[in-house]
Amino acid sequence: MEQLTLPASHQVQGNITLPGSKSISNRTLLLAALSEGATEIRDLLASDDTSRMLEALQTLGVKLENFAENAWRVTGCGGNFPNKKAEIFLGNAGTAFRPLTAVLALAGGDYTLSGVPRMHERPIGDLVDALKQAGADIQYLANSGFPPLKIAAPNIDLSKSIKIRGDVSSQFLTALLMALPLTKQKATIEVVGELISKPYIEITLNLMAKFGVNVQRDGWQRFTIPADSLYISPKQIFVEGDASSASYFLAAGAIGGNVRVEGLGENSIQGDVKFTDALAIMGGEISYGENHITANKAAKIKTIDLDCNHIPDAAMTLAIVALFAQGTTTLRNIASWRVKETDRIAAMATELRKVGAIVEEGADYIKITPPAQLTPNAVIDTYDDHRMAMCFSLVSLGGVPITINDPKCVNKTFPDYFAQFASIVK
Ligand SMILES: O=C(O)C1=C[C@@H](OP(=O)(O)O)[C@@H](O)[C@H](O)C1
Ligand SMILES: C=C(OP(=O)(O)O)C(=O)O
Repeated sequence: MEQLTLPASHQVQGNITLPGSKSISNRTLLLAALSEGATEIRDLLASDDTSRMLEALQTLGVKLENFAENAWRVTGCGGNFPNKKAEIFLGNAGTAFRPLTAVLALAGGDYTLSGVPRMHERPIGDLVDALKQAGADIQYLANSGFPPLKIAAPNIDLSKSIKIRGDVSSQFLTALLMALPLTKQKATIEVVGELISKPYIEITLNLMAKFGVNVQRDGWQRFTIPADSLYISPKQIFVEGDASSASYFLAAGAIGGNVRVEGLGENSIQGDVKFTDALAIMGGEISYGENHITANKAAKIKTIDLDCNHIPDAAMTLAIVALFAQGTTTLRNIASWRVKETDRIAAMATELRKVGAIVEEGADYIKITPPAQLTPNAVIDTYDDHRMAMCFSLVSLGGVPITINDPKCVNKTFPDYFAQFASIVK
């Protein structure tokens, strides 16, 4: 297996141009494909997750042109995909798998959707249940409630509101919202119980509005898609820098110096930009511009006790910042970590213990108490989880060398992460 050893360091300094947001890139690609006319997408993320979405759209017959670096022209087909039969492989990209399930289930055609083995362990039952209420024909090809899926043409019926659970993943509601305009009928969605990761729904609604579909909403409980909704290309769209990817560099700045990330600013539509609030509570000196954020070294890193439901991805970075505080940090309301690229609560606990931390894990929380001295030369397993690899790179800033196993797992969202990280280490 490939390994990467990062040298001990204490200081960072530099500017990082962020890769495009995964969440915005994959939503924008799909919405552009569902629109009439061509859309030019600039600053698209180039990574495994977006490659899976691009391949899927190509398989469905959507015209795609990579006309400049990270710039794509998508010629939409108004939801009427030229290819009505396809086998589609979506890797481990939740932002491709969930929305494409909903879109293909309502678009009409015969499709199978599969992914890597871990994707086949990530739940999708709540989305399938909701789509079936709308008349979708979906079968589980292996285990009930999980991919792979077989989809056939639907018999659409939106006379009743569609009930959907949102306590396992917000991507199910996102998927339903993005797909329902294809029916051209009025559709009402009711969220049953708690909805997690709410800021991702804001990204979805914001981008749908940019493509001409304005969803009416009653808080987080009820969403109505008006009859005759139609996706209209905005012609050109720019993808913001990825706020979750920014978290590693901003944390590095707070721990060891001064780092500015470019491509993301105070008016970002991504919920993970609120990571900066948590970092500021932990002592980081943060300043914002329209298209950049800077983190300066904290006088002292402080512990935090935080409900992290609104920032599930960037919250992993806080678990590493906790190693630089004195005392116990508690990250709460993170049950969704258990059904992501790996069981992230278990993985984080196991690997944090390798660097000497005392860790308590519960069903939906993690408590981290750092050691007086970080253990040097730990060898970190990454569980095919890009965020495990990126998070643990920050341990090297505590003056200890660290080895990251399978560093290329960062390809999911940030292929040149380690080169960018090396560029700020002094
Ligand atoms: O909609 C999105 O773009 C995402 C939603 C979140 O998932 P959950 O809603 O499953 O928490 C997040 O973890 C994921 O990386 C991206
Ligand atoms: C949970 C993640 O990915 P996905 O979009 O596959 O859910 C993530 O990127 O942290």
